[in-house]
Amino acid sequence: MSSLAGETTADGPVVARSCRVADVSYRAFLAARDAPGFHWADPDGLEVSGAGTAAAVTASGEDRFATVRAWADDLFDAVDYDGPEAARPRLLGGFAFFDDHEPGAPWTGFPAAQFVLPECQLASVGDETWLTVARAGEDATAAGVERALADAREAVESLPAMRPSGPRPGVSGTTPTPGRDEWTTGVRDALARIEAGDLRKVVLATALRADLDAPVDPRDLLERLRQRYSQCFRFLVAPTESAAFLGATPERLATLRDGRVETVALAGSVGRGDSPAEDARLAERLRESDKLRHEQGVVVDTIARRLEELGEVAVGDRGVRTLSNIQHLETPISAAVGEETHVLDVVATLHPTPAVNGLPPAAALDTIRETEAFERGWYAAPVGWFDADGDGTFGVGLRSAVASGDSVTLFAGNGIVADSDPDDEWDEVQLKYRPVLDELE
Ligand SMILES: C=C(O[C@H]1C=CC=C(C(=O)O)[C@@H]1O)C(=O)O
Repeated sequence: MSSLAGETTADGPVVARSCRVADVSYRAFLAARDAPGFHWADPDGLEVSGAGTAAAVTASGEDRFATVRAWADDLFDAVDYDGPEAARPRLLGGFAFFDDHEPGAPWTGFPAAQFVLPECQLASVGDETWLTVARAGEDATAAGVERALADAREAVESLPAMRPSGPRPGVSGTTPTPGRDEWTTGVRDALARIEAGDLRKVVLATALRADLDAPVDPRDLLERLRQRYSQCFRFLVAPTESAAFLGATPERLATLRDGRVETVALAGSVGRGDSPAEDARLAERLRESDKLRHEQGVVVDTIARRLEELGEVAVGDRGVRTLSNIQHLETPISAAVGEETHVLDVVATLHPTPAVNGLPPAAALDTIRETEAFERGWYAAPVGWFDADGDGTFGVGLRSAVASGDSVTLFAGNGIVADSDPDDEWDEVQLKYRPVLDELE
């Protein structure tokens, strides 16, 4: 597949200035500014919002990770910024699951890759909040950026520290794609491919369109997700005023910081019980099930093998990750990598992991394309941020949805291996809709 040179706005140099501001509602910040808008919050305590475009890139094709990296390296080749680390300029964005993604509804406005250096960034770490204004290109001057920062600061300081999220919009109806019969046929076909030896695992996904009683503000939806899923990575990408991709994913795809990569192999699911004893019983079932251990084990092996291309790998102990409504098997994996490694190199090496694709990768991708009758878009794909040093964090865009006015399309999938039962898999997929659906109903 050919690689398209990305469409870009301004190249470097980047001029950025920052100042500390009082804590302010990121929803009020984003609501007061035009698209594009971004938000990223991780369980480690970093929250970043970005609005407006100082510079941007889009890319598609097999080389899209490299295209974005090459553009970012040029952009950040000359950076005039010496403020605190928390407030440093970041590129925010993500990728579609497939490299040849063509944005059609509900993904209008979401290219196969898009990153933006926001004109205005609000970043909180611990109890400090920083405002950063960035400009890029030959017309970017320190004096101009300092004036813009003073204006932005005045605007931000008039915003409230809290903004109530308002009532849930209510759901008038839902439409699944595929329906249950078609799902059963798809899973049986996948099982036949596994039986024939063409496939070991495939993650089949589903989409659920929820029609709402009232339009939803995606920023409010994200805020409600924060309350129940603070231990997940919460993200919002709104390339235009009319659509936003958002979610609360438990899955870190990669963090690169100071030459160290952190990731996880997360797969295999059971529900939560009604009591601590029931929870523990279900967690035990997760730990003891050969089928689920195999489903997650292939993810561990694949991630570890792929990371060995980049450096020395350490695989931690397998544990159970307990979320509000579901539990998964999880193994932490880390790697010591060379100084020249960029987080996008790690993302390109890992995506898609068998937690969202399968094995062998090409056969799993073919099965997904032939089975799923909807567009994955940015679902199950890398979403996050990186900085001028190539450090950053990406999550896998799970437990996610595209919100557009009074309709929201949710996505969820499940790993199919030998012994999978189409009915059990259907029930597990429904659990994965709950994070977003609960906050709409
Ligand atoms: C594909 C999804 O979950 C992945 C991550 C954890 C558990 C999974 C599973 O049980 O199959 C999936 O691999 C999803 O949430 O849509």
